Amino acid sequence: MTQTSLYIKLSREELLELIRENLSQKRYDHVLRVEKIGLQLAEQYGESLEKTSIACLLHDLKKQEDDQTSRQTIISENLPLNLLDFGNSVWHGPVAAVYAEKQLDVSDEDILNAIKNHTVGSEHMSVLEKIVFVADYIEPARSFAAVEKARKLAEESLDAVIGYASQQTLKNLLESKKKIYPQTILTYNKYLMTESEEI
Ligand SMILES: Nc1ncnc2c1ncn2[C@@H]1O[C@H](COP(=O)(O)OP(=O)(O)O)[C@@H](O)[C@H]1O
Repeated sequence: MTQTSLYIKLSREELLELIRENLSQKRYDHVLRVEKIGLQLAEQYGESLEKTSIACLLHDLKKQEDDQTSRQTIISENLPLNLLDFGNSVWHGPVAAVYAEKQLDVSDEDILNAIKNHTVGSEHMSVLEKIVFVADYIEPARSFAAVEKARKLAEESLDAVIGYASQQTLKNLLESKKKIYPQTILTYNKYLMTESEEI
């Protein structure tokens, strides 16, 4: 990414500085790993490297914002009010997308949707949205039980990873008796594949 980017006015250094100011070192390192895997997926699946880089770098920008500030954004920007029934893990994507659009003048809808939907997916995901979702799920420091299968699936099909990841997320939320933000169910219904379809 250069200073003449079509998609964002910040140079890469300025963007990294912004992320560093907003996130802990641990979360910052996660973001860089997501970008690295995202770029590999973009090569593999024919997506713009520049758009992938920007979306991956911004995806978690609001992950450590205080809840009150995020709540105010949800209300003032007319985001779906059912987000308020959940917490930062569900709303940090939509809140970061608003920030990217309003404060960083990112106008590319694909980049904004990839940031917005990276946790819960959606029924109609673009290749870029799929890449950010999958890169976040399989980045190398992830160590949960399902990640190996997800990495294997990513070699063949982003859709298969999204179906599988949504299934795992729903299973985990049910088992831990947590509320489910309904968009994950829509994503699951859309991208669910049988075992034989997966590979
Ligand atoms: N539909 C949902 N409803 C409620 N919580 C969800 C939903 N989807 C994901 N989560 C929660 O969000 C978290 C994962 O969000 P993610 O953006 O991947 O964060 P991280 O990068 O920190 O893992 C998990 O704690 C998961 O349980």
